[in-house]
This record gives sequence, C-alpha cells and structure tokens, in this order.
Amino acid sequence: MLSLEGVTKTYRVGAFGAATLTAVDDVSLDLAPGEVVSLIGESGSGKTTLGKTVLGLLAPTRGRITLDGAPARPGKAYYRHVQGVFQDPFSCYNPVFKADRVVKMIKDEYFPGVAASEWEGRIEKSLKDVGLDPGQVLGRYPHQLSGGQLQRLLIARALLLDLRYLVADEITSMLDASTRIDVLNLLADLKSRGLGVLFVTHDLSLGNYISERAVVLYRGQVVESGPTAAVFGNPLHPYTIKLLSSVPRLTARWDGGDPAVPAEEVSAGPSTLLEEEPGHFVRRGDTTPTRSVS
Ligand SMILES: Nc1ncnc2c1ncn2[C@@H]1O[C@H](COP(=O)(O)OP(=O)(O)OP(=O)(O)O)[C@@H](O)[C@H]1O
Repeated sequence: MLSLEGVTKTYRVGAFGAATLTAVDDVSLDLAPGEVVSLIGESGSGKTTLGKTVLGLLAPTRGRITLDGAPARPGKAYYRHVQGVFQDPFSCYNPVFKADRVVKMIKDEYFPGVAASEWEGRIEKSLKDVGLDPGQVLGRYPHQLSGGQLQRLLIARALLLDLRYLVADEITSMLDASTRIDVLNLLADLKSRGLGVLFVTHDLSLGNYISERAVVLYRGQVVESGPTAAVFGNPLHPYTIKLLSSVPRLTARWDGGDPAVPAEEVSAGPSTLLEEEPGHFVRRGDTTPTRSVS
C-alpha cells in the first residue's frame, strides 16, 4: 500500500521568498495494488505538486508518505517500485539518446548483474506489454517516435523495474483522442495485472473512465473523495458540482447561461472531511477560501 498521511507542501513565494503558498494542504489517501485513484482538480489545485511529492521529487513540508508501512525515501529501493510518467513525453528524453540507450540505462543503474541475453528478453517483454514492437522503436531517436509511442516507452521503461505504483500526471493530455484511449486502456490492463496508479488529471471524463476511486482537490485540499461512481453520480461538494456542471456535453449546446454554481459557494476552509455515504467523504465547514499565501 502506498499511503499519504496529512501531506502538506508549501512553497516560498514573493519577493525574496518572504511569503509561503500552501500548494497541498493536509492530504491523506491510500493507493492499493491493482487500483486506479484519480486525482482531479483544475489548474493550480496542487495535483502536480502532490504527484512530485509522492515521487520524492519534492519533500513534504509536513506529513508522511509510506510504502507498505515504511517511510518512503527517494532512492533506488523506492524507485524500483514507484515511478512517474508525465504530461510531455518529449521532455523526459535526451534527444540524442536512442530508445535502446534509454532502457540500457535502467540495466546499468538497477540490474548490472543481469546477463545481456536475459535483459534483452525483459526489454522485449516490457515493450510488448505496452503494445510496442521492439524492432520498430529501439533504434529510434525520440523525435522519430510519436507522442503515444514515447508515453508507452516511458511506461515500458518503468515496467523493467519491479513496478508496483505509477504516478501518471496528465499523461494523455498531449495525445490525440484515439491514442489517448489506447494509453488509458494500457493503464487499465496494467491495473488488472496488479499495478496501482495515481492518475492525475484535470479531465473529469478520463477520471471517470479509468478510476475506481476519485479524489477532488481544490486549492490544495481534498474537498471530496470516494468511489468514482459516488463522486460522479452523487457529487456533494459545491466545487465538485461546479466541475461536473462545467463539462461540455457532446449532445447539448451551451445556452449562454452560467453552468457554474456561484463562486462564493465554492470553498475550502478550516473544515473537516465527513463520511456522508460509506467511503464517500465531503469537506464540510467554514466556507472561507483558505489557500494561504502568508
Ligand atoms: N516551484 C514553485 N514555487 C512556487 N509556487 C509553485 C511552484 N510550483 C507550483 N506552485 C504553485 O502551487 C500551486 C499548485 O501548483 P500545481 O502545479 O501543483 O497545480 P496543478 O493542479 O498541477 O496545476 P496544473 O494542472 O496547471 O499543472 C499553484 O498556485 C502554483 O502556482
């Protein structure tokens, strides 16, 4: 189990870092093997900060992250099991390294003792697992591969490790619709084989499609969480209701009215998460927005 307990991350902002901004505020969640949890929120809600904190790229200001009960410490032992894939696959590659060098670096770093022939077998398997043809991709530079192929290659690279949890941060947002669904189906397949996925997205429909649990983040705080069917079917927090009502529908035209609830109803504050249905938590309490910059 990958667990976050009261994770808070503040940044120093303002002239000379004189102020702090709370990007993630007291977030707790569990991710089990074989489960996809979507982390949903608008731009600036703290999703990427939280994902980076899980990956050890940022240290939490408060709270803790544990893997099977042991404190998560960024390093080889942790990264064998927990990896991230990000929005822009091109930025994750060195443009002068062909794909075979990218996967060889995993061997050099983590499995120096594995025989070359066995390693080739593992590469072939992991590429096939993500629907890539080894003969087609291994000799190519990043610019010779499509965005979808690069995302798959990143996932294949992660699969070479003993991967158990994947942080997928907006990984489909730069892909066209059909490639997007291929990558989503790949995640669903990996999930069925036991991978736990933290699926970070601002796109509600993707969260609804792929996850069994949804966590809605607003101004760094969890405002609603629970089974995806409950959060999407019976949203209870004004912010979730606003988000859901803002999604354009294919079969309806916008009638010029404001689909959102009034901004003053959308709030997070010194408040608590209450369990309103089994497993379905909603933030209730003070309605003063609290993303603190102090
Ligand atoms: N390095 C940083 N220094 C200061 N503030 C930051 C830093 N990184 C992010 N922030 C601020 O923290 C808040 C949360 O940002 P974050 O990128 O985590 O949100 P997000 O939900 O991932 O947004 P997006 O979907 O646009 O990427 C924002 O107000 C952002 O401006």
